[in-house]
Amino acid sequence: MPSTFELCPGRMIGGDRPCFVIAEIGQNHQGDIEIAKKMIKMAKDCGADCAKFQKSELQYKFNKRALERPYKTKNSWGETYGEHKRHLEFSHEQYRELQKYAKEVGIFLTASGMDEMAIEFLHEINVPFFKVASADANNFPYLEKAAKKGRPMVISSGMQSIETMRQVYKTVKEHNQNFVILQCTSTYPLEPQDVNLRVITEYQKEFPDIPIGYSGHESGISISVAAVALGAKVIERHVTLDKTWRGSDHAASLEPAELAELIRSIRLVELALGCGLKKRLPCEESFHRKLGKSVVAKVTIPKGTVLSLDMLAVKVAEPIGVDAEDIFRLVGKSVNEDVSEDETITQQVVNGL
Ligand SMILES: CC(=O)N[C@H](C=O)[C@@H](O)[C@H](O)[C@H](O)COP(=O)(O)O
Ligand SMILES: C=C(OP(=O)(O)O)C(=O)O
Repeated sequence: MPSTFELCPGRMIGGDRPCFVIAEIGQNHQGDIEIAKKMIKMAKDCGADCAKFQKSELQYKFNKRALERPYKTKNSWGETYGEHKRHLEFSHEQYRELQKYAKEVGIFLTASGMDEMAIEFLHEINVPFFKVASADANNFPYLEKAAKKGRPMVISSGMQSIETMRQVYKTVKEHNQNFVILQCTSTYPLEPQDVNLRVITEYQKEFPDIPIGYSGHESGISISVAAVALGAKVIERHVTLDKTWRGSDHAASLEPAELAELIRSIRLVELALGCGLKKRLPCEESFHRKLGKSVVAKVTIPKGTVLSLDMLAVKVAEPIGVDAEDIFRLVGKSVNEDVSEDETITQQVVNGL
């Protein structure tokens, strides 16, 4: 049985609990803490469960040459990748401020620890759970270290193979029972043919005792809603205040109206998924009375006749009589009064029904 567990204080996930929606602010705050706060508030107003950032300790995430790499693109905030990333990185103090703000607003806040030192910091500030970005899913020393901290984990799986993900499951499970694996394809924007939602079903079979989710980088909301229909218990989507802003992730992010619509749609689909037990529901009764079919006499049937199938027809009838599905049970039974052609066969006129 897939487990349910408390991902954030008071918020269970998995099983039939509502899908947990992570609004991934990432680095779409442009390096500006006031924009970051607006985005936290926006995530809350749209109904998201959690606002998420990306925390790096840059000298631990990148080697020197990666930081010195020239980064001259339309999305760049500096001459080198290091300058660009430094512009987008909030300090420890700023994280504490954002955390305080999220608490005031009433939304959970966490971040992906993009390296082992970032995990240390996030642990120190007591985030509710660790998000593991796809790029760290195959970083086993990191995974072990994070898993041993004892916080729930949400682990993304972009760029990885099923063999790697089996190893991820084994490694984390050894130290930590409370984790989720997300199907993810790491490209921006993600084209539908590369989404591979069926991996969700594969993960459910491979890892039946943990909740499975989806981290999407596609445009629009339909695919993420479909992921929920397939059983995703956590959905993560990038969010932005403006898709046209400078930055690699804005174009594939959801603006506020889309995020709100995504969450509305998820809640609708969850309601519509129901419990799977097939039976006639109270809401169908009046339609069944109007449109449901009964058994009627195909010919005039005199009292005492033993019924055979060729005497019977199925119609929408007034009054309602024997249910269409019971027609075969009538065969071989006799009627205790005359029934005219086209009249309903009611239970009362059939002996021994
Ligand atoms: C794989 C991964 O980490 N992806 C992240 C999460 O989805 C992204 O937000 C990247 O941080 C972002 O696209 C990087 O953009 P740039 O390189 O312009 O800073
Ligand atoms: C890159 C991240 O996530 P994902 O791999 O799910 O896109 C992240 O959480 O920072």
